[in-house]
Amino acid sequence: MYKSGFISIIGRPNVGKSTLLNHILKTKLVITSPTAQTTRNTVQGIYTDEEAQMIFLDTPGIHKPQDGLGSFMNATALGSIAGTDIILLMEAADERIGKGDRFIVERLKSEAECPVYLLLNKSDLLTKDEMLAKLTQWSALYPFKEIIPISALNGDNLDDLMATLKSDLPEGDQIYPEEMITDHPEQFILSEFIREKILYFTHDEIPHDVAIVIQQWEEDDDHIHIMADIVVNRKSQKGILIGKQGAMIKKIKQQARRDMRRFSGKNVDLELYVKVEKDWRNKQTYLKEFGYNSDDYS
Ligand SMILES: Nc1nc2c(ncn2[C@@H]2O[C@H](COP(=O)(O)OP(=O)(O)OP(=O)(O)O)[C@@H](O)[C@H]2O)c(=O)[nH]1
Repeated sequence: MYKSGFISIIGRPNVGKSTLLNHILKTKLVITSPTAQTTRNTVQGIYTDEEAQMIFLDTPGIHKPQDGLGSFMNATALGSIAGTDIILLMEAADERIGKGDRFIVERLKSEAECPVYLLLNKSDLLTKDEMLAKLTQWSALYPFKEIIPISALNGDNLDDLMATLKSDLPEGDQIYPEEMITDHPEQFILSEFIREKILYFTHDEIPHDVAIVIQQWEEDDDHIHIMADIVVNRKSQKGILIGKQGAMIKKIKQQARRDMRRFSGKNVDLELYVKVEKDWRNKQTYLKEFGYNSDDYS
């Protein structure tokens, strides 16, 4: 039976979250409908094999704090674990248990509605006895489903971790089929800036699932040239998008470019073309046709 579900990793900066994810994930990004923007923002990466799909979620506010402990204790941060199937609290085993840890544990006690695992990372820095002592300390703090010592750096025990997660995930189909996952997150994010400006400036007169298709992408150290099609259903929508004497498309382009420049740190040349394609949404193969297949990105 196939397993699938959402896994939240929480932990202070520097405990090794990115190292772990880099180890187990091929970094991929989900293409979601923009009406589900929040999903896009929180999906950190997806692991898919023939038995399971694990969707790892980012926990903003904990993951990238501005000021260490303060943000670690950010009251909103734990909100993002609601609705996940498994929580991984990640700690660096070589650090002592501090105030922030106790705080997070208290919040987990009152808020976690799913199994919580403790990953004691950096096991390579501890002797067996030191690790045992840590395990004892931590197990007194919270009824973790399991405490798993790992070394994200060396890959120690990660197979065990994956097997444990797999066994604990609910049964279910792939939540994100392969064609909804892209290997080119930067291209996707930049094209989302275009969509965002379209929705903003047209006051939602253009449907949320307007397709943005990157037709050409050339990039060097300080410059990106992007040619993209905006695909709409109806001629009238094309009219709205272009605007009086091209005023609307110009505004969309300028603002999208600005955001793209900020995001990428590069100069961006943006060419936008509006195309009308009736019923593209109903076409079975639309994902592929409109560049949503990762193979189509270059
Ligand atoms: N010795 C050792 N070092 C590790 C291990 N995992 C991560 N590190 C190191 O710890 C440091 C922080 O790792 P990151 O993966 O960047 O930590 P993070 O939790 O993603 O940090 P933020 O992005 O700030 O939230 C890096 O220097 C890693 O090389 C491990 O298992 N053993």
